[in-house]
Amino acid sequence: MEGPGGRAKPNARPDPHRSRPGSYVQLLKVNRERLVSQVKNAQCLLDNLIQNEYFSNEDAEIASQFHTRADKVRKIMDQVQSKGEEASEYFIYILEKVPDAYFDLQPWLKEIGYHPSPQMQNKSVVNTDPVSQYSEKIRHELCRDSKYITSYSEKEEMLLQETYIDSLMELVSDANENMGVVKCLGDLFDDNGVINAEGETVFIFGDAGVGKTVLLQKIQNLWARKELFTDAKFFFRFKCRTFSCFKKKETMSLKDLLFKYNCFPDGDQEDVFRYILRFPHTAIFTFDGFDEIHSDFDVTRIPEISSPFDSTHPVVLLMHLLSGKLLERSRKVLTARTGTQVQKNIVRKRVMLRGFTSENLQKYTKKFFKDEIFEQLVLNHLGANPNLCSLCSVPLFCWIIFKSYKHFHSMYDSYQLPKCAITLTDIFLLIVEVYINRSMKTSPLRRRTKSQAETFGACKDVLFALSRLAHNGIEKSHFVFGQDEVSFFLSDQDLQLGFLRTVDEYTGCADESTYEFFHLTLQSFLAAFFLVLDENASTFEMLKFFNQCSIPGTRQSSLYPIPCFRDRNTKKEDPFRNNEHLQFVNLFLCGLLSKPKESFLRHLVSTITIKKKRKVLRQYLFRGVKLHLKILPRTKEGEFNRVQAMPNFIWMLRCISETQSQKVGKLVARGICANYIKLTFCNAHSADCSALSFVICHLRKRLALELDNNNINDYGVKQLIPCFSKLTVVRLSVNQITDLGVKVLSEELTKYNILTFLGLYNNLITDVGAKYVSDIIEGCTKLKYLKIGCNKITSEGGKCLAHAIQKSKSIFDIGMWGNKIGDEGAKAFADALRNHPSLTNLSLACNGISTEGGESIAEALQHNTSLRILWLTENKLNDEVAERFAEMLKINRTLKNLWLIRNEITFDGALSFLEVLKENTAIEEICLHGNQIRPPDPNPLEEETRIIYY
Ligand SMILES: Nc1ncnc2c1ncn2[C@@H]1O[C@H](COP(=O)(O)OP(=O)(O)OP(=O)(O)O)[C@@H](O)[C@H]1O
Repeated sequence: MEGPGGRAKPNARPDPHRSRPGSYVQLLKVNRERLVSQVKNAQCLLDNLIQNEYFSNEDAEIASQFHTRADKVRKIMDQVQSKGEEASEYFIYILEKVPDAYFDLQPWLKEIGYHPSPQMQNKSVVNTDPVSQYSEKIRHELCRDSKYITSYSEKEEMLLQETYIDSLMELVSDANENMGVVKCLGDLFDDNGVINAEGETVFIFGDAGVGKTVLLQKIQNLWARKELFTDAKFFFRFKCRTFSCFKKKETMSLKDLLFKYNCFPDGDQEDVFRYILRFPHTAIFTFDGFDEIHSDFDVTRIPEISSPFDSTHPVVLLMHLLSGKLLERSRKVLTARTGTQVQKNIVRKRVMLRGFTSENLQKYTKKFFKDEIFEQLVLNHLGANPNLCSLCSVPLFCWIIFKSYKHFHSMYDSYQLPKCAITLTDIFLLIVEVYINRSMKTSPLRRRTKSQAETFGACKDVLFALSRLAHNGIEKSHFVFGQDEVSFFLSDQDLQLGFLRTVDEYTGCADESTYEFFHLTLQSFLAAFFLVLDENASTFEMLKFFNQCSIPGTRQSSLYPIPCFRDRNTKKEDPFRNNEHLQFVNLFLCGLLSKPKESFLRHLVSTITIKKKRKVLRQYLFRGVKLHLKILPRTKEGEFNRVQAMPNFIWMLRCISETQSQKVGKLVARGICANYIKLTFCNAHSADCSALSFVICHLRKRLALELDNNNINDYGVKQLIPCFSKLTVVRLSVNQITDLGVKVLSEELTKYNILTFLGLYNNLITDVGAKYVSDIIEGCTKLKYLKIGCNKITSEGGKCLAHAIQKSKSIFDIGMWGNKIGDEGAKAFADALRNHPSLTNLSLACNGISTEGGESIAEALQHNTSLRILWLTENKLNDEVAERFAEMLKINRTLKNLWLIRNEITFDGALSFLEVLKENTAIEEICLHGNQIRPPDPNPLEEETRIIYY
C-alpha cells in the first residue's frame, strides 16, 4: 500500500487537475489537531474503511473502544497513517464525499486543493451520516405520504400525479394589488414579489376548497422527488389544526416538535438537530391552515424562549418559527383562508390562490374523465352553463360536481349535469348523496334509492348523529375529534360512510385514533344540516353564527388572530377564531331552508318546523341586510352616492342568493339606496357575480358597479348578464378577463346604450378583445371613460380602438397605459385626435412609441382643441419629437399637461420648449423627468418653472 511520494504541501494553491499530491500521511500528521476537532462523525469513517478493506473489523473495534469522539478520531488517524498513503488518501476522500457529515472540513479540503486520484475515484463511499440518512428518510416518507390526495377515503382514485392541475397563483402586495403570477412552485422561494425582505414566511391564502392543502402536498411531493430545485435537505410539514390538540399546560422542545411530530431520525438525533440549528436554511417548513388553529389559552402569558433547547407550548414554537426567532433563515410556507390576518413583519411574500382558470378547468376535466366521449360531454355542459363553470373554478367544488356526475352516470345512464343555476347547497347535498349511495352499494341490503329525499330519509338517524357531531365541533371551533367523542355519536358502521377519516398527524396528542371530516366545508354543511334537522334548536341557536360573523369594523380584534401579535386590550376574544367556516354554516342554512328544498326536507323534519325556521331566517336577513347597508361607509361624488362594501357584503349576497327567493332578492334590492356600489378587493369570484345579479336585477334604478381587483373572470362576466340593463358604470379591472369576456360585454352593453364608464385595466385582453371593445365604443354612445391599460393590445388592436374613438362624440378619457400599440397604433390615435370633439384625457404611456408615432401625435394636436392632458410617459421619444411638440404648442392652446417622463429626450429637446412657452400661457406643465437632460451652468431651463425635468 505504497502511496505517491513527495512532500506534503498543505497550503499549496488549489490545482483541480493535480493527480500526484504530496504525502497524504504527512498531510494527516500536519493537520492532526484540526482534523481531530472537526471530524464530528467517526462512525461514517469506520464504516467506509471497513467496507473498502482498509480496516479489519478488529481495527474498527479498537477505535470504537475509546469513549470520546476525539480519541476515536485520533486512533483512526493513527491506524490509517500506519497503513500508508492509499489508506490515508481514502480517509480524506471520505471527508470530501460526505459533505453533510464533514461540513466543517470542506474549507480545509479547498485549502489543500484536494482532488481525488484516479485510483480513489473508483472507490465507493457510503453515506452513513445521520444527517444524510435523516434527509433521505424524510424524502422517502414524504414521497409515500404525498402520493395520494388524502382528503378522501377512496385513495386509489386520488393519485396526486393523476389529479393535480396547476391553478392560478397571484403575487399580491399588502393591499392585495396584483404583482404578477407565480409560474412554478419553485418560484415561491425566489426573490420575485418579495414585499418584505426581512420577513421569512411565504403566505399563501385563498378561499375554502381552492386547493391550499393540495398545493402544499404538491410542493412536498416535488421536493421528495428532488424536483423542487432547492438545496433544502429537510422538509417539515405541519397542519395548524394539530396545534389545537395540545393541552394548555403542554410543553415541548423544538427538537421534539420536529422529530416526534414529523419524522424521527434513525441515527443520532443530536447530530441531526445540531446540523439543523447550524444550517437552518436547509429546512423547509409548511404550515397548513393557519385559520384552523384553535387555542383556548393566552399565549402572551408564556415567556418567549431565547434558546432552541428550551421547552414551551407548541403554539409558541410555531409562532417563533414563523417569525424567524427560531431557525432563522429556514424557509416557511404558511396557508390560510382568505381574510386570515397574519402580522405583516413575518410575511415575505403574499400569494393569492385563485383556483382553476378556464384552461386549468379543461385540463382537469381531461384528467378526471379518461373517456374522451365522457370528457366532451362534460365540457359541453360546462360551456352551456357559466354558473357551473364558476363553481368549478374552485377545485373542491369541481371535484364534487365531477364526482357526483360520474357516480350518478354510472347509476342512471341518462344522468345530466344541471342546466339551470345550481347552488353550493345543491353541490353538498349531491356529495352526501354520493357517499350514502356508495355505502349502500356495498351493503348486503343493497337497495337503489332513486330520489335524493328517499336516500337521505333512509339514513336519517346517522345523518342526524353526524351533523350533531359536526355542529358540536363548529361551536367550539373543533375540527379534530377524539375517539370518545366520535363513539358517543356514531357506530363503526356509521363511520363506513366515509364522511369522517382517521388522521395520523395527531397521534402525538393522544393514544387513541383521532378523526376529522373529509373537508372543513363538509363539517360546516353538516352543522347547518343539524340546525335544520334539530326540532329543538331555538331561534337564538339557529342564528348564533350569523351574530358571530358580525361586520368587520365592529370586531377590530379579529384582525390579529394570534394573541402575541395583538394589542393587549383585545385579548379576551378567541385569538384564533376565523369565522369563514361559520359563514359557510350560514350560507348552507339559507340554502337548506330555501323554498325549493322544502319538499326534500319533509322526509327528515316536520313541515311546521321548516316553515317556522324559514320565517325566522328571512326576517333576520331583512333586518341584517338593512343594518349592514346602513353602516357601510358612503361618499357623495357628483351624481353618485357611493357605498364601499366590505368582504362581508359578499357573504351577505351569497346567503341571499342561496335562499333562491325572489322575494328576498327584491327586498334587499329595495334596501340599496346607493347608486354606486364599490366592491373592490372583496375577494369576489365568478360565482359571486350570480349572487350580485340576483339582487341587482331587482333594482329599479340604474347602478354603477365597481368590481376592480377581484377574480371574476369570463364566467363572472357571463353571470352579470341579467344586470347589464341596469349598469351605467362597469369597472372590472384586474379580474382575469379574456377576449371571451369582452365579447360578452360587447354583446350585452351595446343592447342598452346606457354605459358611461368601462374599466378593463390589467386583464388579459388581446387585439381580438380590442375589436369587441371598439364595438362597445361605437355602440354605447354615452361612453365617456375607457380604461383598458395593461392588457395585451398591439398595433392592430390599437388601430381598431383608435378608429372607434375617432367616431365617438362622447368619449372623454382613455387609459391605454402599458399596452404595445407602437408607432402604428400611435399614428391611428393621432388620426383620432385630429379634430376630436370630446377626448380630453389620453394616456398612451408605456406603449413602445418612438419618433414616427410621437411626431404624428404632435402634428395631429395642431388640429385639436379638446385634449387637456396627454401622458406619453415611458416611450422612446427623442429630441426630434420634443421639437415637434414645441412646434405644436405654437398653435395648440388647449393642452394643459404634457407628460414626456422617462423618454430619450436630452437638454436640446428640453430647450426647444423654452421659446414657445413664452407665447403659450395655456400649458401648465411639461414633465420631462427621467430623461437624459444634463443642463449646463448657467441653466437656461431655470427661467421656466413649467418645464419640470428633475
Ligand atoms: N390543484 C389541484 N388539482 C386538482 N385537484 C385539486 C387541486 N386543488 C384542490 N383540488 C381538489 O380540491 C379538494 C380541496 O382542496 P384543498 O383541501 O387543498 O382546499 P383548501 O384550499 O385547503 O380548503 P380549506 O381552506 O377548506 O381547507 C382537493 O381534495 C382536491 O380534490
